[in-house]
Amino acid sequence: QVSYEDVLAHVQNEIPPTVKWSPDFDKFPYPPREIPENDTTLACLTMFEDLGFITRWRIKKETLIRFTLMVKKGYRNPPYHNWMHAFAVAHFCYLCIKNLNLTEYLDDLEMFALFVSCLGHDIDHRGTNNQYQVASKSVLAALYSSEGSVMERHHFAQTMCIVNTEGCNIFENLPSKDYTAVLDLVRDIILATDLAHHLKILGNLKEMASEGYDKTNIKHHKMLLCLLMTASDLSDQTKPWDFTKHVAALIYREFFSQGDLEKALGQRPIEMMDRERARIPDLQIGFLDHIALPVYRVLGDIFPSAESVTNTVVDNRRHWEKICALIKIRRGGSCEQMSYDQ
Ligand SMILES: Cc1nc2ccc(C(=O)N[C@]34C[C@H]5C[C@H](C[C@H](C5)C3)C4)cc2n2c(-c3ccccc3Cl)nnc12
Ligand SMILES: [Mg+2]
Ligand SMILES: [Zn+2]
Repeated sequence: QVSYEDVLAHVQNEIPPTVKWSPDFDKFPYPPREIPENDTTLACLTMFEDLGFITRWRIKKETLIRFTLMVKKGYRNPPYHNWMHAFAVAHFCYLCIKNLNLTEYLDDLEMFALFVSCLGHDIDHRGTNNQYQVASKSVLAALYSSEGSVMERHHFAQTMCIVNTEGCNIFENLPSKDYTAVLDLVRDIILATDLAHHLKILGNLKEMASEGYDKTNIKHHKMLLCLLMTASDLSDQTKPWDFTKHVAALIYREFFSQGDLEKALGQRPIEMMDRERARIPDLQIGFLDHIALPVYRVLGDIFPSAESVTNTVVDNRRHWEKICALIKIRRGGSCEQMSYDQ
């Protein structure tokens, strides 16, 4: 466990420069999950510093440390939706700001809100999704199911609790109109992490990409923030195969545990969450084709320098295809066919 004193003592000297973590820390292929968990608080400070947010928004170092430690503490430890996921998501957002020249597309406040939203976007996740909250009649469903996006509303509420905690308000020195605006931005961006919402706006995102991004259009700003948030949330798919494979194992450990809980409630889980029925390579190819690849393709259409990222996702899809082929040879039936046959 890293204490506040440890981190404060460390930055009394100085916040580590990016090269302290790796010469490639600010490049797209760099895998943030290789940083030891105990160093991730400091690495967050490096990102805030390197993005110029500490000066631009007059954030006191002690406040930033307390905020970051409170956010980290706010995460539970399910297999996937834990602090390391949030850290990896924030790192991809950092990479986009550094490599996609986002100052030409978004306002300073929007980029700041996006980065902070990445850190808080899954706070207090229990390893179960929105459908499970409703099915299990959880307290969170009672609170939020009438508005939808149950978990996302909870993640936003938890983030606001931390901002409102004494000594943790990193927005305290913002002019009042920016203060209100940044909280509204964080709310919209965290709510956008509900994949059902993303699927609803995917058509509009493709339209925006084909029309061409218009920096004077506030709707384009909103849509771009949603796209960058989802691209960050799924960014494990943009890393070398070993990381993508490891992350899939974490995700399905979480999904199958939810399936077990649903069975214990006497309900039948969807195939993706049923450890007896799920065919992971098929499901991953479906997820890449219907959710992940369209995100990075639209990103590449708007930002040509993001095309390298899309290529890695396509490469990872090829790995899943190879695994499917191996299963087919061993089982004598096609991968897709097997899953329909069950
Ligand atoms: C690798 C990988 N696979 C994933 C496979 C499936 C789904 C998923 O939620 N599918 C849907 C499919 C339809 C329409 C909606 C609502 C439900 C019904 C469930 C989405 C997510 C996956 N995912 C995420 C991820 C991103 C954001 C939130 C939660 C998660 Cl888990 N991050 N990485 C991955
Ligand atoms: Mg989420
Ligand atoms: Zn997430």
